[in-house]
Amino acid sequence: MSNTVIAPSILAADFARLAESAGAVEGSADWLHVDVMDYHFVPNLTIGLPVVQSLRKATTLPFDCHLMIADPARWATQYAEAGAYNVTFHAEAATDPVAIAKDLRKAGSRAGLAIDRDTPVEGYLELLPHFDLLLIMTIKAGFGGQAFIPELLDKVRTARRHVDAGHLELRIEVDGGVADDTIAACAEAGADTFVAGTAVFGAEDPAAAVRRLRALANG
Ligand SMILES: O=C(CO)[C@@H](O)[C@H](O)COP(=O)(O)O
Ligand SMILES: [Fe+2]
Repeated sequence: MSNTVIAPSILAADFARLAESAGAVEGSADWLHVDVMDYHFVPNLTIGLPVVQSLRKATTLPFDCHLMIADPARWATQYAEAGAYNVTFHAEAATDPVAIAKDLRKAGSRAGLAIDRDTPVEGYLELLPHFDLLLIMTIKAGFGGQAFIPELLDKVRTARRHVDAGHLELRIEVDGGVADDTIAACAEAGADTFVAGTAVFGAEDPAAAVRRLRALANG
């Protein structure tokens, strides 16, 4: 059975119809990726805890919450308590990432560490045993619809080598510009988890787009 996870990002959905958009990919997607932005860590504002709490009641899809917020130590566990399956926060915003990971697991979610475009992965490899997921941005965090940056796949290759050598149980997720023409390269580099916003919710048939992405990732 394939290990591939496809996580459509509702950042590219119609914010007045979030429940409908989630429903459109139930049955085809594995997780729903929820981008939380706070106008501080990134120059954009999206959705926060109340929307996550309401949406949690509207879909059966597990939530993959990607916190692009300045103070994850303060807020991250609340997303776990709201029922998120994964809560991923940015390494650049955390003074003690391992402490936050422990709090998240205690609060009932899985813990994810994200690294933005300009952050090298090497400094975080030793922390990975404390995490369930490593999110490697393939754009600069902040906005959907940006062009994929292929050079960033070197970080995926480095992380994959480390994870395999250490037999770590960790998903490697790519986020940003993942689409029909880029997903195979992400999979070849070693990603097993794929966020796609525009490629799914910008498509006429989001469920078909998810199925196509999965087939391309699986080669
Ligand atoms: O975290 C982010 C943006 O910062 C992403 O999750 C975007 O939502 C990806 O959108 P596309 O690049 O797939 O349109
Ligand atoms: Fe994201």
